[in-house]
Amino acid sequence: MTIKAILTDIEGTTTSLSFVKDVLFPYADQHMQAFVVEHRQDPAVAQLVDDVRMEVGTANLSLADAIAQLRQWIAEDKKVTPLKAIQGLMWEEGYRKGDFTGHVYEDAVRNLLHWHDLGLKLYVYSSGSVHAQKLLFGYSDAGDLTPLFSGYFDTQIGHKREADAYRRIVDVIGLPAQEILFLSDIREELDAAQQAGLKTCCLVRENQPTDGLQHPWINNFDEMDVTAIN
Ligand SMILES: CSCCC(=O)C(=O)COP(=O)(O)O
Ligand SMILES: [Mg+2]
Repeated sequence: MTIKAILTDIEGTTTSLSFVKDVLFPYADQHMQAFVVEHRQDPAVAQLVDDVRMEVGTANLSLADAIAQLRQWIAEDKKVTPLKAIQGLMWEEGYRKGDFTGHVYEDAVRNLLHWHDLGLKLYVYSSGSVHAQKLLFGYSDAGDLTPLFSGYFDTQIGHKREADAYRRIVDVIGLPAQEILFLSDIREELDAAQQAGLKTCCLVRENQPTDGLQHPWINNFDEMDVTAIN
């Protein structure tokens, strides 16, 4: 078997678009104002608000304007690192209170378990923060899936549409790039991973439109035979 590790995207790959867009993002939007105001003195939150100021290039941006900017980024689905970090902190409360559980497709759960049993190393790469990734899999519909994963990557290592991000991930994983399979629903991410030398496979979930079909593609994880990839 050539493939020794699988690196997976979350939204649109292990997890439905709808869970992210209709559950997680609205939760963050509704709670943003109260959360940032309540936690503005916490060093982590204060730093993230400063990161928002840096991102927009306005050092004296008021707290109210920073909150408005964060909510605007949610509306535009911007993958901005300080937004993703704050969302992770906010979702923790939602998961802990049982307001929602992390959606993971049944075929994804089944095959992640199978691949782990085969001895493959499993990694996650999402625009959602590492904290948010661990929460989603830790509080998943199928229980705690975090023991399956050997590592997590977010935009701190680079953006998902840039080949250099995958080169850095390959260095961290410590395997040759061609022994790592990247799964995603987004063509630009697959193209970037391919440029870095990884094997790629496009997920076409629930007939969502994609232009990633120039990569090998599947509708769900049951259709993947990792032992046949060379
Ligand atoms: C990690 S849970 C929330 C997912 C998220 O915030 C997001 O932006 C999804 O991005 P992905 O890279 O997983 O498509
Ligand atoms: Mg995705």
